[in-house]
Amino acid sequence: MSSSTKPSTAASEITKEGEFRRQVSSFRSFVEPGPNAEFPAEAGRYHLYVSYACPWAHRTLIVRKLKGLDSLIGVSVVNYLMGPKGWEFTSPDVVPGATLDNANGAKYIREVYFKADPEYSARYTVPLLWDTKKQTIVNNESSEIIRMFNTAFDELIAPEYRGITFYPEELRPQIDELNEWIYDTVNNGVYKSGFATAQDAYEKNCRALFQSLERIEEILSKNEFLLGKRLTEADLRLFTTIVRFDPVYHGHFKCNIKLIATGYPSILRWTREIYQLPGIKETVNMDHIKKHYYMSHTQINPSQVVPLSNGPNLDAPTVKPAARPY
Ligand SMILES: N[C@@H](CCC(=O)N[C@@H](CS)C(=O)NCC(=O)O)C(=O)O
Repeated sequence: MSSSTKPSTAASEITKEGEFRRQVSSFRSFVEPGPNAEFPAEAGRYHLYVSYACPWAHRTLIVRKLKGLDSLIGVSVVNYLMGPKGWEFTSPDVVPGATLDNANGAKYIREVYFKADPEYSARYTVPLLWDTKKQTIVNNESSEIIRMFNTAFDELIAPEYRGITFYPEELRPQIDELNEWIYDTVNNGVYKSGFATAQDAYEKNCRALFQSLERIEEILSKNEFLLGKRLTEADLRLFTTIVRFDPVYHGHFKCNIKLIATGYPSILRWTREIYQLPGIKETVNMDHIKKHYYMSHTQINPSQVVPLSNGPNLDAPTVKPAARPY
């Protein structure tokens, strides 16, 4: 398919049963420590492309922040509105929070994909990790980008961030297990509910989503974080979906069996705890989040009217976690 005719939005990945299927990411290399790596960790070499609206990109922004990588890895932020040509760069004077493309000077993210691979024919997604030296894409899969940020740059970061890990050896089996069902039924579950074009597909995925939320509520009613006192990758991956839940997924994606604010007190307490950790709330841009979903998916919301509520007040007092629960 040529680049002009290929579908550019996730909503176009619908099976004949009306079910949304997420495509597999294409660039899967890793930044590693040491000069002999294919993509060696170096300060200032790699550039991260994100959207504040996107829950997958949001994960990478959070780990970049919590690992003290701000000064080592630059960021460009796309406009919240995803039009027919996909994600676009816009000056912050026009859209506060957005940036121009600070690494490649592109107008659209698709140009960055074509620079790395002129034959590229899949979706033009964020997040995207760009190598400014090799002039190519390292990786466009958020779950892998956060693993790299977790360890690959440790020799280069300030001492207080070294050794911090959100994927500790002893908890890996439990983290992997949580990630698996939470990805399928919650992170991706909201999309499978919202993009369904058949009643059965919607109901099946929406029910599975709420079954998982009940299971998560049960876990968090006994534990501070998903795996106890320690904040892990599993929490961070879930947080970016939950923070969007009441203001966006409940209405826009029809995930409306319950609200987090009134239906899940432990999930709400946990969301506030994470939101109030140093550096996190700066990564949550509710203006971009709401405008993106309600204005970009015109097949779901043709009027592009954006609802008023931002969801529960996440600054409200909550349990104070240990200074650094990770
Ligand atoms: N598997 C990818 C998914 C990323 C993804 O789907 N990003 C969406 C935004 S939330 C996107 O960029 N979509 C562009 C499009 O659909 O054309 C990851 O986790 O990194």
